[in-house]
Amino acid sequence: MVSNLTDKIPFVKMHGTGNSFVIIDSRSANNLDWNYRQIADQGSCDQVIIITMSNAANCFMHIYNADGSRAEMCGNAARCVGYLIMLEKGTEYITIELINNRILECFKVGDKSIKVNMGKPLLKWNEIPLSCECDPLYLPIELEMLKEPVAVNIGNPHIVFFVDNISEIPLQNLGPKLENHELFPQKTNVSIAQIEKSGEINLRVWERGTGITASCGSAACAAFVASILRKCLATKQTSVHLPGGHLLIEWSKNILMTGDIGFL
Ligand SMILES: N[C@@H](CCC[C@H](N)C(=O)O)C(=O)O
Repeated sequence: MVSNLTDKIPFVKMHGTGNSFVIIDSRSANNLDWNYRQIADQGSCDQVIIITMSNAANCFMHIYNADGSRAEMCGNAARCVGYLIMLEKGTEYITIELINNRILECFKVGDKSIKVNMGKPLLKWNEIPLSCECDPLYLPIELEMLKEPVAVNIGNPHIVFFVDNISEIPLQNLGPKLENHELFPQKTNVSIAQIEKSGEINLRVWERGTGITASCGSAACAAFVASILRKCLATKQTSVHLPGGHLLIEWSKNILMTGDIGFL
């Protein structure tokens, strides 16, 4: 699978709708002993992804943010890893195990289009997790023009603010404060969502451990779930538009996310 050797580390560089990854195949060595911050810096990517063997799925996916912190979920990387493993196996379906015990199912639905079954969202305050009991649908957070976000766990923690115009929000300044807000003992990913008359969502994301990103799959899922819970939308699916591309999000029991992947 790995096609290149640079700085003695075998890797491929891929993106899922602009969310960029260095992906290291460590299935033969099962090695997790890497300097993730340095790899992310040199590879200028959003996350470093390590693939190892799994007893419960076709592979195990380990996720590290650009600051070296570990994450429990990465929807866009799952689409990239799913593509690579399906290519290797010559199949159109594989499974990926995550550190939070989730098993993600990946389906090939087009030449470079991959659908992932992300599982069920967690909605209780202690599942997000929050540091004290409060209503995740209207969190008591207010910062400049942002207020009362929804908290959702998609395998990792997210908050979603609804605004009239996402381009007016100074995310670069507000993102770090919200990521590190005292209500989130494990920090949080931060999304700013604008719902169009068509029912589609425009989204900007500040990723925990990474910063502003062109796309975040779990954030797109969180934004759709939050839109339904707050009764801003009443559909089973919608398109989420991010700076790096478009994701189709469906939610009935589980959340399904579909979008393109590519090599960098
Ligand atoms: N880009 C990802 C999420 C990556 C992890 C996130 N920054 C976290 O710390 O939870 C996605 O596509 O879901």
